[in-house]
Amino acid sequence: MSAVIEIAGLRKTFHTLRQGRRVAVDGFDLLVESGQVHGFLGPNGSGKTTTLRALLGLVRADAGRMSVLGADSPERLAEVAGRVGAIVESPQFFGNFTAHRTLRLLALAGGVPTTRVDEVLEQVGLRDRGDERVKGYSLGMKQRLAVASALLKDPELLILDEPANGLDPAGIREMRDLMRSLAAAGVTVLLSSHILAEIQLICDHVTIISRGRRVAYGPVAEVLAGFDQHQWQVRVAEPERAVELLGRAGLSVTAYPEHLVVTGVVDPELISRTLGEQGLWVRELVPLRPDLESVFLELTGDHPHPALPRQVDGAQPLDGVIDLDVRESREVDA
Ligand SMILES: Nc1ncnc2c1ncn2[C@@H]1O[C@H](COP(=O)(O)OP(=O)(O)OP(=O)(O)O)[C@@H](O)[C@H]1O
Repeated sequence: MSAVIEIAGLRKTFHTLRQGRRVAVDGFDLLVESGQVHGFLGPNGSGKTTTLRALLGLVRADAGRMSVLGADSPERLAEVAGRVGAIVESPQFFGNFTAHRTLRLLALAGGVPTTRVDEVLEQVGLRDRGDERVKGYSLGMKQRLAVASALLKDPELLILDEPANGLDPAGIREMRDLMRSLAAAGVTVLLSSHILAEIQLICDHVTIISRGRRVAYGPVAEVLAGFDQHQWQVRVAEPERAVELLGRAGLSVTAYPEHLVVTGVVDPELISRTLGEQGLWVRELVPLRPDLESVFLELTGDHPHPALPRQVDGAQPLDGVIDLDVRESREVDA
């Protein structure tokens, strides 16, 4: 596999009058290889957007080396810009234009054949709705239109900042299916998110950033396996006796009101045998696998309120579109 994005030792400090010096990215490394759907995960303010902006030449880095499709960034970014689609800030569409017209204008502005418009509408599942005005679109449809605009030039690499932000579960599923179909078509995808479940659903690889530094990376399954404590949830009729028996057998047990948790056991037979030999029959024996949320919390020290959805912190408003050669413009709802 070849490297599609390489970042080594990226640093960026902002200086503002009100807040003084703020280190946004602090020696960050990232490697995205061809064919990956790579999640870039971190809490709000951890440096994701700054990293992507630096990579795309939208903000100047203080230090570090970066390359995109083998070209040093930002110096030689222009050479590969035609092969990269990126969505980094708010989508800016004319509400009164249809999706079809919007994409046609973007295609003409970018020197892309307008025959691509129907193809990308098809790719993002908007073919049947392409003649409707954008202002009537749902958030998920607007997100997909944004992705469609980044796909116009048939990129090899797609960079998306929080593409599923604010979407409902159905919207997230649609986004996941879209990412998977893009990956199957050979597009490498880097997408940032602060929503753990989203990354776990959509991505095959992940890099976790906390306070501007990489704290974990690799295939999602491997990152999770690295945190597997081999825990088992056990239910029995006499939990107190079970705690005693398991403890006597040298196992580490924690009692909860509804169940026990045994830690550090690779083969669950040990648990059922230890209890069964003393006439205590196991009613339930379930592996407790780590999910990205627990790994993430351990690595970043962020603790969401238990009543809140499975994300690190509150969702932000919709992020939007900057294509490498689509300039920033204001949304006009004429
Ligand atoms: N233009 C700027 N001027 C001053 N500080 C900035 C600027 N851009 C980002 N920062 C600061 O840098 C840090 C990293 O911000 P960044 O937007 O990169 O984080 P993020 O991980 O993308 O967060 P989010 O998930 O909220 O988008 C934050 O403390 C932020 O306040």
